[in-house]
Amino acid sequence: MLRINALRFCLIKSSPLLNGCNLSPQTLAKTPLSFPKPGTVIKFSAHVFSGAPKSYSTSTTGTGRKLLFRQLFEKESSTYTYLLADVSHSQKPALLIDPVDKTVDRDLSLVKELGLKLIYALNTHVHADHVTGTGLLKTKVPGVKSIISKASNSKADILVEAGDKIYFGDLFLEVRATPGHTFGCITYVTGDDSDQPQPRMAFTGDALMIRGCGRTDFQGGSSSQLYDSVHSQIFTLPEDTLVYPAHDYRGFTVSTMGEEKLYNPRLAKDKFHLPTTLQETFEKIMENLNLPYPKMIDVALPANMVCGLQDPSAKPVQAASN
Ligand SMILES: N[C@@H](CCC(=O)N[C@@H](CSS)C(=O)NCC(=O)O)C(=O)O
Repeated sequence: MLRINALRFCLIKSSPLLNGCNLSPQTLAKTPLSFPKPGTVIKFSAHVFSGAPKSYSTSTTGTGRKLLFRQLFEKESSTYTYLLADVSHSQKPALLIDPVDKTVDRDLSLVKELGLKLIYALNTHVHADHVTGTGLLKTKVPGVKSIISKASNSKADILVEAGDKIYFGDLFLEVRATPGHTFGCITYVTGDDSDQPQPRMAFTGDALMIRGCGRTDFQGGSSSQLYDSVHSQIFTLPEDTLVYPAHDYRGFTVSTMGEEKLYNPRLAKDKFHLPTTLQETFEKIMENLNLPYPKMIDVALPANMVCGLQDPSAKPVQAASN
């Protein structure tokens, strides 16, 4: 099993902590304490959340390490890109999860403005609806390494498998295999060690969406496999784990594991006591979604097999229906 620990960024202890996010007691009093939305600063020890601009967030670990977190949106494909950085580390090493080619320049401006050093560009899977920005990022930022799952059969600098850890500074993401939407889907989860940010964050790609899940009708999709992936690899995370999907089509930004286990209409507990098992019900739902194929599928699939940079010699991949 590939150990990304080997690529671990050199650890130089320093403490350039983020500041400037303090709000008045009045604003704090109006801020709900129950749910850390994007746009909150999580002060680990005191459990106080303060309202910074939307999609801005840092999370402090028990040892004072700080995760900078941003949720970014690409509106044509309704895709979320996530920027994470260890801002307690002197070099502020950063990574982007599921960047989109069209918004690479926006993402890079942000990285630059925040003084971060982009080291990884990750995909949760081979996307069918948009072209990944990972290849483009590599051409614009020398040294950036692209990452995708080995199971995706795609090209990237680093091919990861379940159990691998991706370090950026002193923080890391753990890789979980969550096939079903595609055979190579993975979920990245922030570390479970006591020195990692709490609550944990799960970047579920298209395996688990907010009150939904990825379709299973092409790219090696399988509803029984997706059911198993979600229940064994995602729903087993702590209830307060924040769920960050690759897409949302209704304006949701974040959920929690506890919430999805209760209210996800496709995957949640059977509140209606149907005569079929939960898995059978799920499979029926998925069989009957009848969604049109993504508009960009014929362009996106072959491009995304090679980090979004279309190899001129590559043959077009047909979107095989299951
Ligand atoms: N209309 C969009 C594609 C919408 C779509 O099929 N989304 C996928 C994820 S991207 S392959 C999906 O799994 N949706 C699940 C759902 O329940 O909507 C386009 O043409 O690009």
